[in-house]
Amino acid sequence: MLSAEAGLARCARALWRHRSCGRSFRCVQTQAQFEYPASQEPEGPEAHAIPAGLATPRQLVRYLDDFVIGQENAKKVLSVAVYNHYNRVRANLAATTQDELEWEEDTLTMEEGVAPVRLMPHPQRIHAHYPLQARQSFPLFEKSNVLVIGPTGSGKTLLAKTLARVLDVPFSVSDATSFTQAGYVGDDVDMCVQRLLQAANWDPYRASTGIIYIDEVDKVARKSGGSGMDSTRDVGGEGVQQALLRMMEGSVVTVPAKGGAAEAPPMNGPGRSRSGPRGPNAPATKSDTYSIDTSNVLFILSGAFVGLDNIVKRRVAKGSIGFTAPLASSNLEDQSNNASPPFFTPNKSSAGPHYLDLVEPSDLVRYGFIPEFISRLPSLTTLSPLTPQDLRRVLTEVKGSLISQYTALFGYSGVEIRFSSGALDEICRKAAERGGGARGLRGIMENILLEPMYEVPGSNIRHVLITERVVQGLDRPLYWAKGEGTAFWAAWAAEEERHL
Ligand SMILES: Nc1ncnc2c1ncn2[C@@H]1O[C@H](COP(=O)(O)OP(=O)(O)OP(=O)(O)O)[C@@H](O)[C@H]1O
Repeated sequence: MLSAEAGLARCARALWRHRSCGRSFRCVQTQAQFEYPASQEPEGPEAHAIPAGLATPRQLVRYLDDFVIGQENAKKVLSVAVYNHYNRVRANLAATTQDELEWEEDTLTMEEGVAPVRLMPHPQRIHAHYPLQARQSFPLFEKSNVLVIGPTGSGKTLLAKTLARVLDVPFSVSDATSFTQAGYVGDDVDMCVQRLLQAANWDPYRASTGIIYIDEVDKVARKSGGSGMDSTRDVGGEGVQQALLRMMEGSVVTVPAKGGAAEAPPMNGPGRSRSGPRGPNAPATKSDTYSIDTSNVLFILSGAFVGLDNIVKRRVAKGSIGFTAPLASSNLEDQSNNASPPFFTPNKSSAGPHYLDLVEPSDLVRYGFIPEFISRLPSLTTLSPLTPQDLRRVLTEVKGSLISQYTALFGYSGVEIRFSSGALDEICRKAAERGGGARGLRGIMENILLEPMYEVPGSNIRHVLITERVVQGLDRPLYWAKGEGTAFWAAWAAEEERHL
Protein backbone atom coordinates (compact mmCIF):
# COMPACT_ATOMS: atom_id res chain seq x y z
CA MET A 1 0.00 0.00 0.00
CA LEU A 2 1.38 3.41 -0.89
CA SER A 3 1.73 5.93 1.88
CA ALA A 4 -0.64 8.87 1.67
CA GLU A 5 2.34 11.04 0.75
CA ALA A 6 3.42 8.75 -2.05
CA GLY A 7 -0.16 8.50 -3.26
CA LEU A 8 -0.45 12.25 -3.38
CA ALA A 9 2.87 12.53 -5.19
CA ARG A 10 1.54 10.10 -7.77
CA CYS A 11 -1.67 12.09 -8.12
CA ALA A 12 0.40 15.23 -8.56
CA ARG A 13 2.40 13.54 -11.30
CA ALA A 14 -0.78 12.51 -13.09
CA LEU A 15 -2.15 16.02 -12.80
CA TRP A 16 1.04 17.50 -14.15
CA ARG A 17 0.91 15.15 -17.09
CA HIS A 18 -2.61 16.17 -17.93
CA ARG A 19 -2.29 19.80 -16.98
CA SER A 20 -3.06 20.93 -20.50
CA CYS A 21 -6.49 19.32 -20.21
CA GLY A 22 -7.39 21.91 -17.59
CA ARG A 23 -9.43 19.26 -15.81
CA SER A 24 -10.13 18.51 -12.21
CA PHE A 25 -9.36 15.21 -10.57
CA ARG A 26 -10.76 13.45 -7.55
CA CYS A 27 -8.94 10.85 -5.50
CA VAL A 28 -11.52 8.18 -4.69
CA GLN A 29 -9.71 7.20 -1.51
CA THR A 30 -9.42 10.57 0.14
CA GLN A 31 -12.18 12.28 -1.86
CA ALA A 32 -9.73 15.15 -2.26
CA GLN A 33 -10.36 17.31 -5.29
CA PHE A 34 -7.43 18.60 -7.35
CA GLU A 35 -7.40 21.37 -9.90
CA TYR A 36 -4.57 22.16 -12.27
CA PRO A 37 -4.78 25.33 -14.30
CA ALA A 38 -2.75 24.83 -17.47
CA SER A 39 -0.16 27.40 -16.43
CA GLN A 40 0.51 26.09 -12.95
CA GLU A 41 3.89 24.47 -12.39
CA PRO A 42 4.06 21.71 -9.80
CA GLU A 43 5.93 22.22 -6.56
CA GLY A 44 7.58 19.80 -4.18
CA PRO A 45 8.90 16.42 -5.30
CA GLU A 46 7.06 16.56 -8.59
CA ALA A 47 8.92 19.67 -9.64
CA HIS A 48 12.05 17.53 -9.97
CA ALA A 49 10.43 14.65 -11.82
CA ILE A 50 10.21 14.43 -15.57
CA PRO A 51 6.75 15.45 -16.71
CA ALA A 52 6.45 12.12 -18.46
CA GLY A 53 3.23 12.37 -20.43
CA LEU A 54 4.23 15.60 -22.09
CA ALA A 55 8.01 15.30 -22.00
CA THR A 56 9.58 16.74 -25.12
CA PRO A 57 11.84 14.61 -27.31
CA ARG A 58 14.82 16.53 -25.91
CA GLN A 59 13.78 15.71 -22.34
CA LEU A 60 13.29 12.08 -23.30
CA VAL A 61 16.77 11.91 -24.80
CA ARG A 62 18.23 13.45 -21.64
CA TYR A 63 16.46 10.83 -19.58
CA LEU A 64 17.71 8.03 -21.84
CA ASP A 65 21.27 9.38 -21.49
CA ASP A 66 21.26 8.31 -17.84
CA PHE A 67 20.65 4.69 -18.75
CA VAL A 68 21.86 4.09 -22.29
CA ILE A 69 25.38 4.72 -23.52
CA GLY A 70 25.87 6.02 -27.06
CA GLN A 71 23.24 5.25 -29.73
CA GLU A 72 22.53 8.96 -30.10
CA ASN A 73 20.60 8.65 -33.34
CA ALA A 74 18.40 5.84 -32.01
CA LYS A 75 17.64 7.91 -28.91
CA LYS A 76 16.51 10.81 -31.08
CA VAL A 77 14.44 8.72 -33.48
CA LEU A 78 12.71 6.80 -30.70
CA SER A 79 12.06 9.90 -28.59
CA VAL A 80 10.51 11.73 -31.52
CA ALA A 81 8.46 8.67 -32.49
CA VAL A 82 7.20 8.19 -28.94
CA TYR A 83 6.43 11.89 -28.51
CA ASN A 84 4.52 12.07 -31.78
CA HIS A 85 2.75 8.82 -31.08
CA TYR A 86 1.34 9.91 -27.74
CA ASN A 87 0.41 13.34 -29.06
CA ARG A 88 -1.38 11.59 -31.88
CA VAL A 89 -3.14 9.26 -29.44
CA ARG A 90 -4.34 12.18 -27.37
CA ALA A 91 -5.50 14.07 -30.45
CA ASN A 92 -7.30 11.05 -31.86
CA LEU A 93 -9.02 10.25 -28.64
CA ALA A 94 -9.99 13.85 -28.15
CA ALA A 95 -11.46 13.87 -31.67
CA THR A 96 -13.46 10.74 -31.02
CA THR A 97 -14.59 11.46 -27.51
CA GLN A 98 -14.77 15.20 -26.94
CA ASP A 99 -17.77 16.22 -24.87
CA GLU A 100 -19.71 13.06 -25.49
CA LEU A 101 -17.67 10.90 -23.21
CA GLU A 102 -16.70 11.12 -19.63
CA TRP A 103 -12.92 10.94 -19.26
CA GLU A 104 -11.59 8.17 -17.13
CA GLU A 105 -8.80 10.42 -15.94
CA ASP A 106 -11.35 12.51 -14.07
CA THR A 107 -11.07 9.95 -11.34
CA LEU A 108 -7.86 8.61 -9.95
CA THR A 109 -8.44 5.37 -8.15
CA MET A 110 -6.08 4.16 -5.46
CA GLU A 111 -7.06 0.51 -5.30
CA GLU A 112 -4.64 -1.76 -3.48
CA GLY A 113 -2.16 1.01 -3.00
CA VAL A 114 -1.73 1.77 -6.67
CA ALA A 115 -3.00 4.88 -8.33
CA PRO A 116 -3.44 3.88 -11.97
CA VAL A 117 -3.26 6.87 -14.25
CA ARG A 118 -6.01 6.66 -16.81
CA LEU A 119 -4.43 8.27 -19.81
CA MET A 120 -7.29 7.52 -22.13
CA PRO A 121 -11.03 6.99 -22.08
CA HIS A 122 -12.33 3.48 -21.84
CA PRO A 123 -12.03 2.00 -25.35
CA GLN A 124 -15.42 0.35 -24.95
CA ARG A 125 -17.07 3.68 -24.49
CA ILE A 126 -15.47 4.90 -27.68
CA HIS A 127 -16.68 1.76 -29.38
CA ALA A 128 -20.17 2.14 -27.98
CA HIS A 129 -20.49 5.69 -29.25
CA TYR A 130 -18.58 5.25 -32.47
CA PRO A 131 -18.77 1.98 -34.35
CA LEU A 132 -15.59 0.99 -36.14
CA GLN A 133 -16.77 2.32 -39.53
CA ALA A 134 -17.53 5.71 -38.03
CA ARG A 135 -14.16 5.89 -36.31
CA GLN A 136 -12.43 4.92 -39.51
CA SER A 137 -13.95 7.91 -41.27
CA PHE A 138 -12.38 10.41 -38.86
CA PRO A 139 -9.40 12.31 -40.25
CA LEU A 140 -7.07 10.75 -37.71
CA PHE A 141 -3.30 11.04 -37.60
CA GLU A 142 -1.51 8.05 -39.02
CA LYS A 143 0.52 5.81 -36.83
CA SER A 144 4.33 5.63 -36.94
CA ASN A 145 5.65 2.36 -35.62
CA VAL A 146 9.41 2.01 -35.35
CA LEU A 147 11.94 -0.48 -36.67
CA VAL A 148 15.21 -0.67 -34.74
CA ILE A 149 18.14 -2.46 -36.36
CA GLY A 150 21.23 -3.27 -34.36
CA PRO A 151 23.51 -6.02 -33.12
CA THR A 152 22.68 -8.07 -30.05
CA GLY A 153 23.37 -6.42 -26.72
CA SER A 154 23.60 -2.89 -28.14
CA GLY A 155 20.66 -1.50 -26.17
CA LYS A 156 17.60 -1.96 -28.42
CA THR A 157 15.38 -3.41 -25.71
CA LEU A 158 16.86 -1.13 -23.08
CA LEU A 159 15.95 1.99 -25.09
CA ALA A 160 12.33 0.93 -25.55
CA LYS A 161 11.96 -0.28 -21.96
CA THR A 162 13.41 2.93 -20.56
CA LEU A 163 11.05 5.06 -22.64
CA ALA A 164 8.04 3.02 -21.50
CA ARG A 165 9.17 3.48 -17.91
CA VAL A 166 9.47 7.25 -18.10
CA LEU A 167 6.13 7.49 -19.87
CA ASP A 168 4.58 5.14 -17.32
CA VAL A 169 2.90 3.07 -20.03
CA PRO A 170 2.68 -0.73 -20.04
CA PHE A 171 5.42 -2.44 -22.00
CA SER A 172 5.69 -6.01 -23.26
CA VAL A 173 8.53 -7.84 -24.95
CA SER A 174 7.89 -10.69 -27.36
CA ASP A 175 10.17 -12.74 -29.52
CA ALA A 176 9.13 -13.01 -33.16
CA THR A 177 10.87 -16.39 -33.50
CA SER A 178 8.09 -17.96 -31.43
CA PHE A 179 5.34 -16.62 -33.70
CA THR A 180 3.71 -18.72 -36.34
CA GLN A 181 0.85 -18.14 -38.69
CA ALA A 182 -2.52 -18.75 -36.99
CA GLY A 183 -3.36 -22.40 -37.03
CA TYR A 184 0.21 -23.71 -36.80
CA VAL A 185 2.22 -24.92 -33.83
CA GLY A 186 3.69 -21.95 -31.96
CA ASP A 187 2.50 -18.62 -30.61
CA ASP A 188 -0.18 -16.65 -32.37
CA VAL A 189 0.90 -13.01 -32.86
CA ASP A 190 -2.02 -12.01 -30.59
CA MET A 191 0.17 -13.28 -27.77
CA CYS A 192 2.05 -9.98 -27.70
CA VAL A 193 -1.20 -8.16 -26.93
CA GLN A 194 -1.94 -10.61 -24.18
CA ARG A 195 1.49 -9.95 -22.69
CA LEU A 196 0.83 -6.22 -22.86
CA LEU A 197 -2.46 -6.68 -21.02
CA GLN A 198 -0.61 -8.70 -18.42
CA ALA A 199 1.98 -5.92 -18.09
CA ALA A 200 -0.91 -3.48 -17.64
CA ASN A 201 -2.11 -5.61 -14.73
CA TRP A 202 -5.11 -6.69 -16.82
CA ASP A 203 -6.24 -3.12 -17.26
CA PRO A 204 -7.47 -2.89 -20.87
CA TYR A 205 -7.49 0.92 -20.88
CA ARG A 206 -3.82 1.12 -20.06
CA ALA A 207 -2.96 -1.78 -22.35
CA SER A 208 -4.55 -0.05 -25.34
CA THR A 209 -2.02 2.79 -25.07
CA GLY A 210 1.04 0.73 -24.23
CA ILE A 211 4.17 -0.21 -26.14
CA ILE A 212 4.66 -3.64 -27.72
CA TYR A 213 8.28 -4.50 -28.39
CA ILE A 214 8.94 -7.41 -30.74
CA ASP A 215 12.50 -8.63 -30.93
CA GLU A 216 14.14 -10.81 -33.58
CA VAL A 217 11.70 -9.63 -36.21
CA ASP A 218 14.32 -10.36 -38.87
CA LYS A 219 13.58 -14.04 -38.28
CA VAL A 220 10.16 -13.68 -39.91
CA ALA A 221 11.71 -12.61 -43.21
CA ARG A 222 10.31 -14.91 -45.86
CA LYS A 223 12.56 -17.52 -47.31
CA SER A 224 12.02 -16.30 -50.85
CA GLY A 225 13.25 -12.85 -49.82
CA GLY A 226 16.27 -13.37 -51.96
CA SER A 227 19.15 -13.27 -49.54
CA GLY A 228 18.72 -16.69 -47.97
CA MET A 229 18.90 -15.52 -44.40
CA ASP A 230 16.48 -17.97 -42.88
CA SER A 231 16.07 -21.22 -44.63
CA THR A 232 14.07 -22.88 -41.84
CA ARG A 233 10.97 -20.76 -42.31
CA ASP A 234 8.95 -20.38 -45.47
CA VAL A 235 5.37 -19.24 -45.80
CA GLY A 236 5.12 -18.98 -42.01
CA GLY A 237 7.35 -15.92 -42.19
CA GLU A 238 5.05 -14.12 -44.57
CA GLY A 239 1.98 -15.31 -42.67
CA VAL A 240 3.37 -13.79 -39.50
CA GLN A 241 4.18 -10.55 -41.30
CA GLN A 242 0.59 -10.34 -42.56
CA ALA A 243 -0.80 -10.90 -39.07
CA LEU A 244 1.60 -8.41 -37.53
CA LEU A 245 0.89 -5.71 -40.06
CA ARG A 246 -2.84 -5.88 -39.36
CA MET A 247 -2.11 -5.54 -35.68
CA MET A 248 0.36 -2.68 -36.20
CA GLU A 249 -2.14 -0.82 -38.30
CA GLY A 250 -4.78 -1.16 -35.63
CA SER A 251 -7.16 -4.03 -35.13
CA VAL A 252 -9.25 -5.35 -32.31
CA VAL A 253 -7.60 -8.32 -30.67
CA THR A 254 -9.59 -10.60 -28.41
CA VAL A 255 -7.55 -11.72 -25.47
CA PRO A 256 -8.77 -14.36 -23.03
CA ALA A 257 -8.91 -13.14 -19.46
CA LYS A 258 -6.37 -14.10 -16.79
CA GLY A 259 -6.35 -17.87 -16.41
CA GLY A 260 -8.52 -18.19 -19.52
CA ALA A 261 -8.11 -20.15 -22.69
CA ALA A 262 -4.90 -18.43 -23.74
CA GLU A 263 -3.10 -19.81 -20.75
CA ALA A 264 -4.18 -23.33 -21.62
CA PRO A 265 -1.99 -25.33 -24.02
CA PRO A 266 -2.49 -24.01 -27.56
CA MET A 267 -4.68 -25.90 -29.95
CA ASN A 268 -2.89 -26.68 -33.15
CA GLY A 269 -4.07 -27.09 -36.70
CA PRO A 270 -5.74 -24.82 -39.19
CA GLY A 271 -9.16 -25.26 -37.61
CA ARG A 272 -8.09 -23.48 -34.48
CA SER A 273 -10.81 -21.34 -33.02
CA ARG A 274 -11.23 -19.21 -30.00
CA SER A 275 -14.13 -19.13 -27.68
CA GLY A 276 -15.69 -15.84 -26.64
CA PRO A 277 -17.05 -12.90 -28.54
CA ARG A 278 -15.03 -10.93 -31.10
CA GLY A 279 -15.25 -7.49 -32.61
CA PRO A 280 -14.94 -3.96 -31.30
CA ASN A 281 -18.16 -4.07 -29.35
CA ALA A 282 -17.42 -7.34 -27.63
CA PRO A 283 -17.82 -7.17 -23.86
CA ALA A 284 -14.60 -7.15 -21.91
CA THR A 285 -15.14 -8.74 -18.59
CA LYS A 286 -12.36 -10.08 -16.43
CA SER A 287 -13.91 -13.54 -16.32
CA ASP A 288 -14.32 -13.78 -20.07
CA THR A 289 -12.32 -11.99 -22.75
CA TYR A 290 -10.87 -8.55 -23.33
CA SER A 291 -11.09 -6.73 -26.63
CA ILE A 292 -8.01 -4.61 -27.10
CA ASP A 293 -7.91 -2.09 -29.92
CA THR A 294 -4.29 -1.79 -31.05
CA SER A 295 -4.81 1.51 -32.93
CA ASN A 296 -3.14 3.41 -30.11
CA VAL A 297 -0.50 0.86 -29.24
CA LEU A 298 3.02 1.76 -30.33
CA PHE A 299 4.91 -1.12 -31.93
CA ILE A 300 8.69 -1.13 -31.78
CA LEU A 301 10.18 -3.96 -33.82
CA SER A 302 13.81 -4.86 -33.68
CA GLY A 303 16.38 -7.30 -34.92
CA ALA A 304 20.02 -7.76 -35.81
CA PHE A 305 19.25 -8.25 -39.55
CA VAL A 306 22.41 -10.20 -40.22
CA GLY A 307 23.28 -9.94 -43.91
CA LEU A 308 21.28 -6.77 -44.52
CA ASP A 309 24.47 -4.71 -44.77
CA ASN A 310 25.56 -6.84 -47.73
CA ILE A 311 22.28 -6.13 -49.51
CA VAL A 312 22.78 -2.40 -48.92
CA LYS A 313 26.40 -2.62 -50.00
CA ARG A 314 25.43 -4.30 -53.27
CA ARG A 315 22.77 -1.71 -53.99
CA VAL A 316 25.13 1.16 -53.21
CA ALA A 317 27.84 -0.40 -55.36
CA LYS A 318 25.40 -0.57 -58.28
CA GLY A 319 24.73 3.11 -57.75
CA SER A 320 21.04 2.51 -57.14
CA ILE A 321 19.46 5.41 -55.36
CA GLY A 322 15.87 5.29 -54.23
CA PHE A 323 13.42 2.47 -54.62
CA THR A 324 14.13 -0.22 -57.09
CA ALA A 325 11.98 -2.93 -55.53
CA PRO A 326 8.35 -3.31 -56.59
CA LEU A 327 6.80 -1.63 -53.58
CA ALA A 328 3.08 -2.11 -53.24
CA SER A 329 2.52 0.60 -50.71
CA SER A 330 1.71 4.02 -52.05
CA ASN A 331 3.26 5.38 -48.91
CA LEU A 332 6.60 4.01 -49.98
CA GLU A 333 6.12 5.05 -53.56
CA ASP A 334 5.65 8.61 -52.36
CA GLN A 335 8.91 8.40 -50.49
CA SER A 336 10.70 7.15 -53.56
CA ASN A 337 10.32 10.57 -55.14
CA ASN A 338 12.36 12.20 -52.44
CA ALA A 339 16.07 12.57 -52.95
CA SER A 340 16.58 11.75 -49.29
CA PRO A 341 13.83 9.42 -48.09
CA PRO A 342 12.31 10.37 -44.73
CA PHE A 343 12.65 6.72 -43.84
CA PHE A 344 16.37 7.09 -43.41
CA THR A 345 18.09 9.03 -40.69
CA PRO A 346 21.88 8.76 -40.78
CA ASN A 347 23.56 7.32 -37.75
CA LYS A 348 26.27 9.50 -36.24
CA SER A 349 27.52 6.90 -33.82
CA SER A 350 30.98 6.77 -32.37
CA ALA A 351 31.70 3.69 -34.47
CA GLY A 352 31.36 5.85 -37.58
CA PRO A 353 29.07 5.41 -40.55
CA HIS A 354 28.32 1.91 -41.77
CA TYR A 355 26.22 0.40 -44.50
CA LEU A 356 23.19 -0.17 -42.29
CA ASP A 357 22.92 3.61 -42.02
CA LEU A 358 21.92 3.60 -45.67
CA VAL A 359 19.09 1.08 -45.35
CA GLU A 360 16.08 1.76 -47.53
CA PRO A 361 12.74 -0.02 -47.67
CA SER A 362 13.78 -1.73 -50.89
CA ASP A 363 16.67 -3.38 -49.02
CA LEU A 364 14.23 -4.75 -46.47
CA VAL A 365 12.04 -6.08 -49.28
CA ARG A 366 15.06 -7.89 -50.66
CA TYR A 367 15.79 -9.18 -47.20
CA GLY A 368 12.39 -10.91 -47.21
CA PHE A 369 9.79 -8.47 -45.98
CA ILE A 370 6.60 -7.71 -47.83
CA PRO A 371 6.33 -4.03 -48.78
CA GLU A 372 3.04 -3.63 -46.91
CA PHE A 373 4.80 -4.74 -43.73
CA ILE A 374 7.67 -2.29 -43.89
CA SER A 375 5.35 0.54 -44.90
CA ARG A 376 3.85 0.18 -41.40
CA LEU A 377 7.27 0.97 -39.97
CA PRO A 378 8.01 4.45 -41.27
CA SER A 379 10.52 5.26 -38.53
CA LEU A 380 13.76 3.38 -38.73
CA THR A 381 16.98 3.65 -36.81
CA THR A 382 20.16 1.66 -36.55
CA LEU A 383 22.31 1.01 -33.50
CA SER A 384 26.08 0.62 -33.63
CA PRO A 385 28.01 -2.17 -31.97
CA LEU A 386 29.38 -1.01 -28.60
CA THR A 387 33.12 -0.31 -28.52
CA PRO A 388 35.27 -1.31 -25.50
CA GLN A 389 35.10 2.36 -24.41
CA ASP A 390 31.29 2.23 -24.57
CA LEU A 391 31.32 -1.02 -22.61
CA ARG A 392 33.45 0.61 -19.94
CA ARG A 393 30.82 3.34 -19.56
CA VAL A 394 28.03 0.73 -19.48
CA LEU A 395 29.91 -1.08 -16.75
CA THR A 396 30.59 1.93 -14.57
CA GLU A 397 28.65 5.06 -15.55
CA VAL A 398 24.99 4.32 -16.27
CA LYS A 399 22.42 4.47 -13.50
CA GLY A 400 22.28 1.03 -11.90
CA SER A 401 25.53 -0.04 -13.61
CA LEU A 402 26.85 -3.53 -12.94
CA ILE A 403 29.72 -2.17 -10.84
CA SER A 404 27.31 -0.20 -8.66
CA GLN A 405 25.09 -3.26 -8.33
CA TYR A 406 27.89 -5.57 -7.19
CA THR A 407 29.36 -2.91 -4.93
CA ALA A 408 25.97 -2.58 -3.24
CA LEU A 409 25.60 -6.36 -3.05
CA PHE A 410 28.89 -6.76 -1.18
CA GLY A 411 28.05 -3.68 0.86
CA TYR A 412 25.03 -5.51 2.27
CA SER A 413 27.45 -7.98 3.86
CA GLY A 414 29.56 -5.11 5.24
CA VAL A 415 32.28 -5.71 2.65
CA GLU A 416 33.98 -3.15 0.48
CA ILE A 417 34.84 -4.32 -3.03
CA ARG A 418 36.97 -2.35 -5.49
CA PHE A 419 37.94 -2.97 -9.09
CA SER A 420 41.20 -1.50 -10.38
CA SER A 421 41.09 0.47 -13.65
CA GLY A 422 43.12 -2.30 -15.27
CA ALA A 423 40.51 -4.84 -14.16
CA LEU A 424 37.68 -2.77 -15.65
CA ASP A 425 39.50 -2.39 -18.97
CA GLU A 426 40.23 -6.10 -19.05
CA ILE A 427 36.56 -6.98 -18.38
CA CYS A 428 35.49 -4.75 -21.28
CA ARG A 429 38.15 -6.12 -23.58
CA LYS A 430 36.97 -9.66 -22.83
CA ALA A 431 33.31 -8.72 -23.41
CA ALA A 432 34.14 -7.05 -26.74
CA GLU A 433 36.13 -10.12 -27.78
CA ARG A 434 33.27 -12.46 -26.93
CA GLY A 435 30.70 -10.48 -28.94
CA GLY A 436 27.17 -10.13 -27.62
CA GLY A 437 27.71 -6.46 -26.75
CA ALA A 438 27.01 -5.36 -23.21
CA ARG A 439 25.11 -8.57 -22.61
CA GLY A 440 28.45 -10.35 -22.08
CA LEU A 441 29.50 -8.10 -19.20
CA ARG A 442 27.30 -9.74 -16.58
CA GLY A 443 28.56 -13.24 -17.37
CA ILE A 444 32.18 -12.10 -17.02
CA MET A 445 31.43 -10.33 -13.72
CA GLU A 446 29.64 -13.38 -12.34
CA ASN A 447 32.59 -15.52 -13.27
CA ILE A 448 35.15 -13.26 -11.61
CA LEU A 449 33.07 -12.70 -8.49
CA LEU A 450 32.00 -16.28 -7.94
CA GLU A 451 34.86 -16.96 -5.56
CA PRO A 452 34.48 -13.83 -3.39
CA MET A 453 30.69 -14.27 -3.36
CA TYR A 454 31.30 -17.76 -1.99
CA GLU A 455 34.13 -16.90 0.44
CA VAL A 456 32.97 -13.62 1.93
CA PRO A 457 29.65 -14.39 3.65
CA GLY A 458 30.26 -15.55 7.21
CA SER A 459 34.01 -14.79 7.08
CA ASN A 460 36.04 -11.95 8.62
CA ILE A 461 36.84 -10.52 5.17
CA ARG A 462 36.02 -6.82 4.96
CA HIS A 463 37.81 -5.67 1.80
CA VAL A 464 38.12 -7.27 -1.65
CA LEU A 465 40.28 -6.05 -4.53
CA ILE A 466 39.85 -7.22 -8.13
CA THR A 467 42.91 -6.52 -10.28
CA GLU A 468 43.69 -6.97 -13.95
CA ARG A 469 45.50 -10.22 -13.21
CA VAL A 470 42.42 -11.52 -11.39
CA VAL A 471 40.28 -10.87 -14.48
CA GLN A 472 42.92 -12.59 -16.60
CA GLY A 473 42.69 -15.61 -14.31
CA LEU A 474 46.34 -15.29 -13.22
CA ASP A 475 45.65 -14.34 -9.59
CA ARG A 476 42.95 -14.97 -7.03
CA PRO A 477 40.96 -11.99 -5.69
CA LEU A 478 42.78 -10.18 -2.88
CA TYR A 479 41.19 -10.13 0.58
CA TRP A 480 41.75 -8.09 3.76
CA ALA A 481 40.19 -8.62 7.15
CA LYS A 482 38.66 -6.07 9.52
CA GLY A 483 41.26 -3.50 10.61
CA GLU A 484 43.37 -3.99 7.48
CA GLY A 485 41.77 -1.16 5.56
CA THR A 486 45.02 0.79 5.22
CA ALA A 487 46.75 -2.13 3.52
CA PHE A 488 43.75 -2.54 1.20
CA TRP A 489 43.80 1.13 0.14
CA ALA A 490 47.58 1.02 -0.36
CA ALA A 491 47.29 -2.06 -2.60
CA TRP A 492 44.55 -0.42 -4.61
CA ALA A 493 46.57 2.80 -5.04
CA ALA A 494 49.59 0.78 -6.17
CA GLU A 495 47.45 -1.03 -8.76
CA GLU A 496 46.14 2.26 -10.11
CA GLU A 497 49.63 3.70 -10.33
CA ARG A 498 50.85 0.66 -12.21
CA HIS A 499 48.02 1.06 -14.71
CA LEU A 500 48.75 4.75 -15.49
N1 LIG B 1 23.98 1.15 -25.00
C1 LIG B 1 23.84 0.57 -23.81
N2 LIG B 1 23.94 1.31 -22.67
C2 LIG B 1 23.79 0.74 -21.46
N3 LIG B 1 23.54 -0.57 -21.26
C3 LIG B 1 23.42 -1.35 -22.35
C4 LIG B 1 23.57 -0.81 -23.67
N4 LIG B 1 23.40 -1.81 -24.54
C5 LIG B 1 23.15 -2.90 -23.83
N5 LIG B 1 23.15 -2.64 -22.51
C6 LIG B 1 22.94 -3.61 -21.43
O1 LIG B 1 23.12 -4.90 -21.99
C7 LIG B 1 22.03 -5.76 -21.71
C8 LIG B 1 21.35 -6.20 -22.99
O2 LIG B 1 20.81 -5.06 -23.64
P1 LIG B 1 19.51 -5.11 -24.55
O3 LIG B 1 18.58 -6.15 -24.03
O4 LIG B 1 18.97 -3.74 -24.69
O5 LIG B 1 20.14 -5.62 -25.90
P2 LIG B 1 19.46 -5.79 -27.32
O6 LIG B 1 20.13 -4.84 -28.25
O7 LIG B 1 17.99 -5.66 -27.20
O8 LIG B 1 19.89 -7.26 -27.69
P3 LIG B 1 19.03 -8.47 -28.32
O9 LIG B 1 18.79 -8.11 -29.75
O10 LIG B 1 19.92 -9.65 -28.18
O11 LIG B 1 17.78 -8.57 -27.51
C9 LIG B 1 21.10 -5.00 -20.80
O12 LIG B 1 21.36 -5.41 -19.50
C10 LIG B 1 21.49 -3.57 -20.94
O13 LIG B 1 21.42 -2.94 -19.70
